[in-house]
Amino acid sequence: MRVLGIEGTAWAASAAIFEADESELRDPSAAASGDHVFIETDAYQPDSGGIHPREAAEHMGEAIPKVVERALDHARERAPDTETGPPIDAVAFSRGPGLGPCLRIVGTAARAVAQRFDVALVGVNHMVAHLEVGRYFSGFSSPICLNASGANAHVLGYRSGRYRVLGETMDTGVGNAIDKFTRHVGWSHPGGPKVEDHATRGTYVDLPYVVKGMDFSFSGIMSAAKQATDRGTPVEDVCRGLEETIFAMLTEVAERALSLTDADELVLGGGVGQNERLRSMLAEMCTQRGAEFYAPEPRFLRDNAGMIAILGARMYAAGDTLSIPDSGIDSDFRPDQVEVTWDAGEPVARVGGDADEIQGAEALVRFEGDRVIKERRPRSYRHPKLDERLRSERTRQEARLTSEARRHGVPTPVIHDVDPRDARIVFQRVGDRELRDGLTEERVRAVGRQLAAIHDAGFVHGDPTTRNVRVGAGDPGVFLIDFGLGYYTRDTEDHAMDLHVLDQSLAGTTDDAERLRAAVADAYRTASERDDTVLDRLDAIEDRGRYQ
Ligand SMILES: C[C@@H](O)[C@H](NC(=O)OP(=O)(O)OC[C@H]1O[C@@H](n2cnc3c(N)ncnc32)[C@H](O)[C@@H]1O)C(=O)O
Ligand SMILES: Nc1ncnc2c1ncn2[C@@H]1O[C@H](COP(=O)(O)OP(=O)(O)OP(=O)(O)O)[C@@H](O)[C@H]1O
Ligand SMILES: [Fe+2]
Repeated sequence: MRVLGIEGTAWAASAAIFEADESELRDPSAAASGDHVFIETDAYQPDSGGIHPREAAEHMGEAIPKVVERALDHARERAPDTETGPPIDAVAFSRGPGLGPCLRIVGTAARAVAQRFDVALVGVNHMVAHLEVGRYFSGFSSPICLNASGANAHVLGYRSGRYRVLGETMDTGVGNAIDKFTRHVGWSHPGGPKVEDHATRGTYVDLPYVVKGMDFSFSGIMSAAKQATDRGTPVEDVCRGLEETIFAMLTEVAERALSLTDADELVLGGGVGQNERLRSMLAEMCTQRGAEFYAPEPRFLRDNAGMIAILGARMYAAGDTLSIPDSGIDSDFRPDQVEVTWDAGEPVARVGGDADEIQGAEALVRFEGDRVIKERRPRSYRHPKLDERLRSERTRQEARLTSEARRHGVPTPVIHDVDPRDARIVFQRVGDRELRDGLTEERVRAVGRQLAAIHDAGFVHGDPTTRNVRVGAGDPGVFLIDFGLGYYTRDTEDHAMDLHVLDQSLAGTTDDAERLRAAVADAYRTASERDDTVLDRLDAIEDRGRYQ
């Protein structure tokens, strides 16, 4: 089978030919290597500033027909002499997300080629293509996927028919954040490679580090970076601080997602994935926790039609094609809207119950009778200064808020001893399993009430996932643990984010998420002193299309 892929969501006017037989489609090791994917790309380079949608669309209009013809020439060369039919079996195109004017040109081109050869048309989600290309070449069965691209940043995991968003940026994509900073210092687009180059000569400087559960945001760190250069901090040092901070955040959320889902495979996708420092941090984190890591070669990381052709071929083989009237583009196409029709592996099966020792997202937890010793071990992927700061701050905060929550009637472990320097807490053992291994409606209702109680008391948990709730016998036998990411706030957005983190973790750990999410909201509404403002904000957060 030979499939033409067309990509053109923003800057890359790209066409590719992917050729594979049935066995190679399922098992890339049967294929020689990525060498058999032919990719032809014509990049749009803005004269000044960032990507202008109109200019980018003009570029697509000129470049797409040319790259498509070159790819078709390649397909004709590959066709055996005996072949008389069309040189391709299907046309796959990037349907979204991306810039509307660019996507429309890609869609029109794809429809025209499909009609010209009378072959099938396949609409591919660009973000899913970014992660599936890594999954394809790695041969991993159930990986966690980190997408680090220009307009996006998110961590995904597959569960019952869809990729679930376990965490994502609350403001801009990671590459766009970097590019905004480089525009501020007067560098041409794209800024990512320039930051990478300057960072190698810089000394680390501290910048704000923002992780909420598995979500994160870049706006604070970007303003701080701009201010630092305005004040005269050498730009090399700011670049180094930026890389160390932003990539540590992405690595941390990837590790949290591995921990929550018990997965032991990670794949990387997206243009920012070309950064060596990011790749080395992810590789080191995976080695440290005994997981496997795979990053595709750079030509499959940045926007390219190869990834569209590869996923398009697998969708085509599964019969997942579009009729021309149904083939409209979708500039806000989210990865969790895609119904996965091709083989996307199975979630990891878990055996519940406690072992003597548990490796959490970042701490090692040991049980000694009715006591628990929790140690935040150093993370060698992080810059030592950042590592020390995070471990001691979080240990202090965890001890403080765990006790404060108890004072407000929320069951939490009694603290016996705290040592922020060694990042160690000794506290009471509570429950006999994690909520993810004992999910019931009654228990998630209790969590909804407990979150309402701490919010009314003026703070958030910061990471209320199904791992950070312990359950056991008794009434209601539900305990909140792990307040390390908590902080004092009465801001509606912060309170709603707590509920959003819980929602995302339910979607990532159970097939019954919808019913349980409704139960949380209902219990929260009844218990909260506030009216519906927090729940309204939660709806707004979950509706936000974060493609800027
Ligand atoms: C929707 C689609 O159009 C968009 N595509 C996109 O953003 O292009 P992509 O090729 O995945 O990523 C480009 C980004 O990747 C950054 N980048 C490239 N090389 C880099 C490097 N060495 N270090 C850091 N960032 C890098 C660039 O600065 C730019 O922001 C997306 O996937 O979000
Ligand atoms: N007090 C406790 N009683 C019983 N089990 C606990 C207790 N504290 C932790 N655990 C168990 O250990 C697991 C990991 O602990 P925890 O979530 O605190 O670590 P972590 O995720 O690495 O934390 P952080 O990301 O804040 O460093 C929990 O999911 C829970 O099952
Ligand atoms: Fe992309």
